[in-house]
Amino acid sequence: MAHEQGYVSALYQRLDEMREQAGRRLATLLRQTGGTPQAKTERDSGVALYTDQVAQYGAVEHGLCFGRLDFEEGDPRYIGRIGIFDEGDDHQPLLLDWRAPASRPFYVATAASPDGVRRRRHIRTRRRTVVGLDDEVLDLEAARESVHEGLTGEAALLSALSASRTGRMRDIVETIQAEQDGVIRSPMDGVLVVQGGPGTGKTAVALHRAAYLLYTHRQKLSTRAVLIVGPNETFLRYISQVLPSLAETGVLLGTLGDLFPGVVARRDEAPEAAEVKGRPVMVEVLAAAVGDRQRLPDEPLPIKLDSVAQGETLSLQPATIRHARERARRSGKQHNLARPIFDTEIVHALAAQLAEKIGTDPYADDPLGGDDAPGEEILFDEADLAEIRRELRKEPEVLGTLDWLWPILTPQQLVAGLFASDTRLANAAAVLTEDERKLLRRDPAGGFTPADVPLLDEAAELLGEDEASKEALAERLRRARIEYAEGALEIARGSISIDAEDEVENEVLSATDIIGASELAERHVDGERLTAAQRAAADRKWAFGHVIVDEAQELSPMAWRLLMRRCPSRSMTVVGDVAQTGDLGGASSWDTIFEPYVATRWRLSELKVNYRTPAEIMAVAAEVLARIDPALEPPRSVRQTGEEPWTRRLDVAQLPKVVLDEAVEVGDGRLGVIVPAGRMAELGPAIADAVPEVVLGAEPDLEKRVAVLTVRQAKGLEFDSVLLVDPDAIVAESPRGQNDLYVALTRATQRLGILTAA
Ligand SMILES: Nc1ncnc2c1ncn2[C@@H]1O[C@H](COP(=O)(O)OP(=O)(O)OP(=O)(O)O)[C@@H](O)[C@H]1O
Repeated sequence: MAHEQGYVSALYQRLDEMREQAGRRLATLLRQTGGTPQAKTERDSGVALYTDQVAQYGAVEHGLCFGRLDFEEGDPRYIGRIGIFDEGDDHQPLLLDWRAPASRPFYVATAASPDGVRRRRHIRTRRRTVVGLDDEVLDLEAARESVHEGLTGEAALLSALSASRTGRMRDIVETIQAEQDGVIRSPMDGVLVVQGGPGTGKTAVALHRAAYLLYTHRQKLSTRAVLIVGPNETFLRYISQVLPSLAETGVLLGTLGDLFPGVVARRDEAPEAAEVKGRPVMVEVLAAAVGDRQRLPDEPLPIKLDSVAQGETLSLQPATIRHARERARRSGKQHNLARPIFDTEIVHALAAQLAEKIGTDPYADDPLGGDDAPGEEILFDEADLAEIRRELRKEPEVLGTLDWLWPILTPQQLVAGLFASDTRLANAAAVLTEDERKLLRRDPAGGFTPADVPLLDEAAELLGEDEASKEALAERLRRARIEYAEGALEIARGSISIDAEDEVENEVLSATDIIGASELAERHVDGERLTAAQRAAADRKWAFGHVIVDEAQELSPMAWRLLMRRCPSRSMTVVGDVAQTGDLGGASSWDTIFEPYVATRWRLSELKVNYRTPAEIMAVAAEVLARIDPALEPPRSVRQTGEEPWTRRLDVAQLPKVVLDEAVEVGDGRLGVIVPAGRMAELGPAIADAVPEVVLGAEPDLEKRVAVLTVRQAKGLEFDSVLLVDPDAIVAESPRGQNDLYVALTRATQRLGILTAA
């Protein structure tokens, strides 16, 4: 222990030096102003680099070094969260990044295949102090004695799994298991599907894979960024600490509802409506909705002129409009981009009509016509006609008519406008039944739902970008630059360590005193210095370098279309469990999802060990799984707790007391109370009134001790103890009720109590 403490302390000392050096350089750059454009660009890159470094060195403070490998021959290797090199000794590695190929034996070496490893040591630290060591000697003799054959670092793993939960997911970098390591380090190209039952570490693996890919393909991914899609805000907050603790910040985390920049999709809707919106047929519906906005009146439209040939009225014939519409449609351009073609056709026709009108002398044949009756016909040449067309394009009535016939539309206008009108729905969605159309009908005020987002994206593809959306992008980038600048200044301030020398402190303080965030943002006018993830967040058309989808079974076909557009390279990691699908539009097989995009060219990895749920609880969940599909196999639990799940009759009056008792039982840990969605309004407040530190609502703070949730909210989460209320109602609430029950039963890491309706 003393030896390892010496080594670990030296590593922390080196980390401090690195952090101080980066902080000092950042401060110096922040203070500089002016200079040539090249000097400015270099300065901007420097600010970005040192900002990242200071943040990264701060993030790896906890558990910097956690492992050591001793080989049959050669020096030992220390494994940690980042790589640290000895500047004095020819850059010899002092600490290996866990993602480096040389670290791999730490996760995969076994007694049967030791790969030259003699001993694997887990080093446990609290703050900067070494508090324990777990050694595994990789010889076959030792392997035979192991209780759980096949586990890597068994003692460290079991202690991590039994620890109380905090409401935030932790990284598993110290105890990644061999089957998980295989997924994490799988090549980046193509679609990798990771299917695994509850608690098999799919989410953990997906996040560590993101960190691994960013490390291994740093150059490509730092320009194209990685997108991680999760099911809801609560879940994203639950996992939000994992990547920063692995010193990776270049990732965009979002829900599907976040993927249309400029729209915050938080409106609620019935699951049945979301299901209809997720169907592939919506592509047709939207295309028809666009066509429906390209109007064709039955009667001629009178157009009263105001400046050119004042008082004259032209008549726009349906046949002319039909012809213009055909020309514009046949151009193959998107709706907004085809509008100039439509305009040109109409204006040409109107100009010809006007020329004819003013060119012909109305009194030419008038026998009574005296001197005032001009006899000659006026002839217009091409230049005159062009002038007339220019003038017509300024006429308010002409413009108004064009806007009415072929309106420039934003995706928001198209989608909200469609759902706001029975007539438009009837015109565009004839492929849906009347009941289905009724589900879509709604008031335009109130914003968008997550299921609208793929429709907005589809609409944007059909409509094409107009000037307004370009301006909106510029504005979003400007805001991102200010946020970035605030972050850089915040980090510069944060780099002042408590025992830093005065000199550093003064430099940093003076830098943050003299420059404000918007001023710093102005320096980055080109937006180039924003990280790829920041630029991607503002840009609907961003093509990500890699996309990771968690709880992927819940996504609808329309959602997949959106994601595939964001990932033209089809470099994707998709994790999920088709037995846990709760959304009506979700998937029950992976083939059907990928067939349209990559046919059969996707690879499947399966995770089969459950690290979350103890065997006693899994036995109950397995019965439900057999009801969903007898062919499905539950994952094998890695541990037993000796504590059987209990069942009791639900007495609503007693429920708060039961929750209170269970909260006391879990002590420092977390308790999740899962209730049927239909009974939330009745049970939630009753529990909240009686039990302290309870959270409920749309986005509960999971760091609080007790959370009351629906199954949908609990998906992907875990608690030390779970109380499951009225399981029959959960099953009855949805056509996928058994799947929901399976999810609810597999959220506990220690204890499960079931309260059945009386
Ligand atoms: N190798 C590991 N070392 C330590 N903890 C692990 C390991 N693998 C998984 N875990 C833990 O097991 C729990 C379940 O992991 P995770 O949430 O990633 O599973 P999941 O497969 O996504 O589950 P679900 O499908 O139910 O959402 C987490 O607490 C995770 O930290």
